[in-house]
Amino acid sequence: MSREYAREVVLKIADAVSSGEVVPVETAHVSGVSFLTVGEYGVEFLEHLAASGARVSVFTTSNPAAVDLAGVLGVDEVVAKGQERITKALRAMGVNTFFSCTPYEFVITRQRTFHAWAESNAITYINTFRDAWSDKNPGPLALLGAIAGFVPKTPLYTLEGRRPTVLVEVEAGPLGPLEAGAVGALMGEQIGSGVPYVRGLSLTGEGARREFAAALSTYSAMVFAVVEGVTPNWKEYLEIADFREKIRISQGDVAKFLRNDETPDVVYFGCPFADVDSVLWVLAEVKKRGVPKRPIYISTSPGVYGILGRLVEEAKRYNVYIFTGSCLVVSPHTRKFRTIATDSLKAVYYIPRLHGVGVVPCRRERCLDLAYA
Ligand SMILES: C[C@@](O)(CCOP(=O)(O)O)CC(=O)O
Repeated sequence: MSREYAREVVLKIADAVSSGEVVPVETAHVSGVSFLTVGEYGVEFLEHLAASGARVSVFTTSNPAAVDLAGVLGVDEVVAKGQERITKALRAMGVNTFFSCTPYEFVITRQRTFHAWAESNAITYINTFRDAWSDKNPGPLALLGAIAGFVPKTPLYTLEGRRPTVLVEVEAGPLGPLEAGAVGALMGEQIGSGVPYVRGLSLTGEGARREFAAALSTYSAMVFAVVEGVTPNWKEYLEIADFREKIRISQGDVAKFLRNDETPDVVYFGCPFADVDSVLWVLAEVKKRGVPKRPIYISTSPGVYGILGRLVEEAKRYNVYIFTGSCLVVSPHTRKFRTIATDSLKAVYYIPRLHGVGVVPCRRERCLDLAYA
């Protein structure tokens, strides 16, 4: 019955957006599962679906929640209760409740397989760095798609829809996480829509890859870029490219995103969730420099959190709080701060909008300095 409901809704949407065509998916990733972003009506929607017997038919993961899995972030009773109801409804439907914005860490997403994902940074990551195919499905559609087993066949599920249309030449780099985010954001702002083909993009490592993907899709509707020499099948994409526009991004443009005008009361890394290397870098620095004056918060995936083991406890002694399952974008805990220094341009975009809290975008090293300032 409820599977039928999901199928009918997805088919109706497909009538409107893809001439009725749908595509079967291997996995799904649902966003909008934090009580902060969906509120009471969102909870009721999920509970209604779960109570009607709806169950996902493909492996489905969920985005960060309002509360972290070990209680590092404090939230009030209403949020805690609301989040509990969301978790219960998701579990009843068979959704994995790891609450991670980097499901690509443990879902392999092979080249040219189809996925119904809803979190833009993760979609951009798998499209760009794996050539696995997902469009940006709104949170409820990704869930209904997970239940139905298919989603509308929108352009990014076709080779034609992935044809590069804008040539981007990057004359800056190698780019660390903040600069990689700045290039992604500038591309997003300047192009708006279309498929970029990026030449000259040199990223320093995994943290930079994550920030590039996250910023591109936060500052635009784009969730795919072909990176020359990096994206699998990039040569094929170059062959079919139809460039109608060309833009250049220089070191000077990147500097636009750097500001040092305010002293933060906290430093935040991990939007998208930090990889092991990034966490180990922070821990090595604080061990060298001693306990920072201001706390450092790091959100990471349940997988990385588990791997860190006893380091999580040790970090607390250095005023470093590592947590998982939530982040400072979707947790109301963020409102306890006045100004947050971060190397994430996605956090820089959302934190003032969702929480009215100030942000200082800084390079990773500078953010750390600010913790001691
Ligand atoms: C806060 C949130 O809406 C951030 C925006 O996500 P996205 O970059 O539009 O996928 C995510 C969520 O609610 O799960």
